[in-house]
Amino acid sequence: MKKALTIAGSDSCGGAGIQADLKTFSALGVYGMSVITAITAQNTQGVMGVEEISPQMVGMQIDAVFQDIEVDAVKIGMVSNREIIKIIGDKLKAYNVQKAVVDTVMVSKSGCHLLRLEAKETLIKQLIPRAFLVTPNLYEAEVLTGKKIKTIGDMEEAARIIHAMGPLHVLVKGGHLEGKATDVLYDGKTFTYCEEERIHTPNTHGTGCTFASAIAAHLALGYDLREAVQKSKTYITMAIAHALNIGKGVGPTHHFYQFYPERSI
Ligand SMILES: Nc1ncnc2c1ncn2[C@@H]1O[C@H](COP(=O)(O)OP(=O)(O)OP(=O)(O)O)[C@@H](O)[C@H]1O
Ligand SMILES: Cc1ncc(CO)c(N)n1
Repeated sequence: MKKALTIAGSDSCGGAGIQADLKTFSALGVYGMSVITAITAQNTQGVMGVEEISPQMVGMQIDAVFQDIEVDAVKIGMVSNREIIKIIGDKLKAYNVQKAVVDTVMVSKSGCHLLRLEAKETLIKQLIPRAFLVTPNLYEAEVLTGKKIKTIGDMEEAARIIHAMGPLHVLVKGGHLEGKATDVLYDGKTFTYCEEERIHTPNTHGTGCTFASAIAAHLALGYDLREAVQKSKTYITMAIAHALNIGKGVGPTHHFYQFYPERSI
């Protein structure tokens, strides 16, 4: 069985973070492992508290996994602060991780900062250059590039600037743009566009985490990046279409593995 590791924050309501990642891995038939960077007290209405794990403990969790088990792909989500980013960057190098999907989580849908403001530069210098793929949403791409994004052309420009920071590939997600849900993938030469109809639902908690971990799962299964992104786009679109009306706020994506045709057991 293929094995994927998520390095991310815990979401107590189960819609985003570590919990969304592990559900996605399972739904796609990949064995999931986790390194927790921070614990959030969170529900569909907001984030009530954040407690960061010490960088030493983050490093120990990563060592515990890599020194025992082969890891086919890694997904990185909430990284919270400079010291945690630094240790993750060092470990990716030490274990020569080739397939790392870095989701540049910054702010929750409810507006809570999941990355300290002063950590942006460390993210750019220590983590983004080690990524196989970086998956910023529109807001994150704006913060990383310092440019406003309003059109597909702006997304392409942002992808170029982020690619120059050193990752192998960049996927700028258009979930927050008007019209169709179009994401722009860039490999340094060519742009590929992933487009699906926008689903009109208030329940989009965990969309970014679900998408990035689906890509990591497909990479673990051996798909090349373009196939992994296309298949994950189908997965996230169905997960949003079937999103659950749970809680009083923004409900979570649904991991409907029973409908996924290629699930390997
Ligand atoms: N309403 C929607 N209908 C269809 N697809 C959507 C919708 N919202 C987001 N997507 C798609 O979901 C994927 C995740 O993108 P999104 O921009 O929502 O990530 P995100 O903002 O990082 O999520 P999060 O807030 O969980 O961090 C992308 O492929 C995007 O195009
Ligand atoms: C722990 C966690 N990671 C990522 C997100 C996505 O915004 C969230 N809401 N919570």
